Amino acid sequence: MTDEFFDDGSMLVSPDATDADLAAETSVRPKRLEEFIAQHRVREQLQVLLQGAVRRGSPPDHILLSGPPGLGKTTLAMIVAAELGTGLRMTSGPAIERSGDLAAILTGLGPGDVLFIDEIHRIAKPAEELLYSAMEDFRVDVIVGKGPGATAIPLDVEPFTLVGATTRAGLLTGPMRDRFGFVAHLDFYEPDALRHILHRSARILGVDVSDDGAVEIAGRSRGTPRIANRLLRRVRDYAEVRGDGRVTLDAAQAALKVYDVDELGLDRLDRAVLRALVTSFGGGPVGLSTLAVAVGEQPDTVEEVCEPFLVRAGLLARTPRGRMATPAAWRHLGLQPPDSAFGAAQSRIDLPDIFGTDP
Ligand SMILES: Nc1ncnc2c1ncn2[C@@H]1O[C@H](COP(=O)(O)OP(=O)(O)OP(=O)(O)O)[C@@H](O)[C@H]1O
Repeated sequence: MTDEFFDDGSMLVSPDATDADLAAETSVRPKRLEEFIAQHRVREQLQVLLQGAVRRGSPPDHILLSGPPGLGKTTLAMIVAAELGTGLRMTSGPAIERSGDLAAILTGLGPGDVLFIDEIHRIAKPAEELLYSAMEDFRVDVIVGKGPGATAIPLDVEPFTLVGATTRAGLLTGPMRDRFGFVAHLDFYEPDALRHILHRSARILGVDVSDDGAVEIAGRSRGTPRIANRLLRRVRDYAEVRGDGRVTLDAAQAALKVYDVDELGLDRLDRAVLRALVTSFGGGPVGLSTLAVAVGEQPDTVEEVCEPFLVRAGLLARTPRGRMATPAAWRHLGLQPPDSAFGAAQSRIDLPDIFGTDP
């Protein structure tokens, strides 16, 4: 691993939560719907759903939240329980290995409780089937014994609301998806929404942040609140050690230079991938494993850590013939894209498959 990785293997601009994030996020996590910034459509729909349920005095439909990591799915699950005034039980798909694990959780729920299952697409098949009857009929059949002597003991479950979160909605089975009455997708945040989130977090953390400082950090946060809050903590450290403690434009720029996060939010590995594509392979197309060798990384790291953002930022294209740098990538590295590079290669490929194939 290259040195932009921290000790725990995470990266400064990775959307995945580190232990440090989880500890720091507790204080800045919005507690109620009105504190949840942006995502207006989802917020309004949830408000109607939850107010209707409170008025009727019965749990709302089950809720599925999809979207990339760090955009607020866990936060929204906590908010749902807070708005309903109910208990919250949290678990995750990979933690539920046997259906018995899930049966124990379900039968332990209080009336109206919210059960949050993160990464619900990773739940084991037998547990998933148990979940169907719990979601639909508030009942589970627990199998006791093995073989011909096995018997199913039906157990009642208190009416509850399942909030499922997934980063891969496409991996959910049809029967599972159909059992959610409310499905919402969280989108990446605009820089201005991140600016608001940064001001709010700074207020809670007691950090003095100027508006241009917040704008600068927001622009480098890859549309992700978790990254914005993490960069704020790093810039605050820098400002306290090297400056007067204020998070200003200058402090943000100087700190993020030290941490190697550029104006678009790319870190050193992202730029290494683009530079290898452009300088060693003339802009591509080049296969993933060749590209990974060129930057001294594992193909998985390049594919899962760097590429999602590079593709979204319009800097890299995944084509059936390999990875390609877009003209914007050349320009981001301060280079002039050759006239023919991207257009010519693109005209030779099947455009509808451009993001779908992984040669
Ligand atoms: N709309 C928002 N307004 C304010 N802060 C937000 C918002 N969305 C997310 N955050 C902040 O970002 C952090 C990360 O959000 P959260 O843990 O809910 O993401 P997630 O989508 O559940 O991620 P993962 O999929 O990795 O579990 C939260 O602690 C919270 O402080």
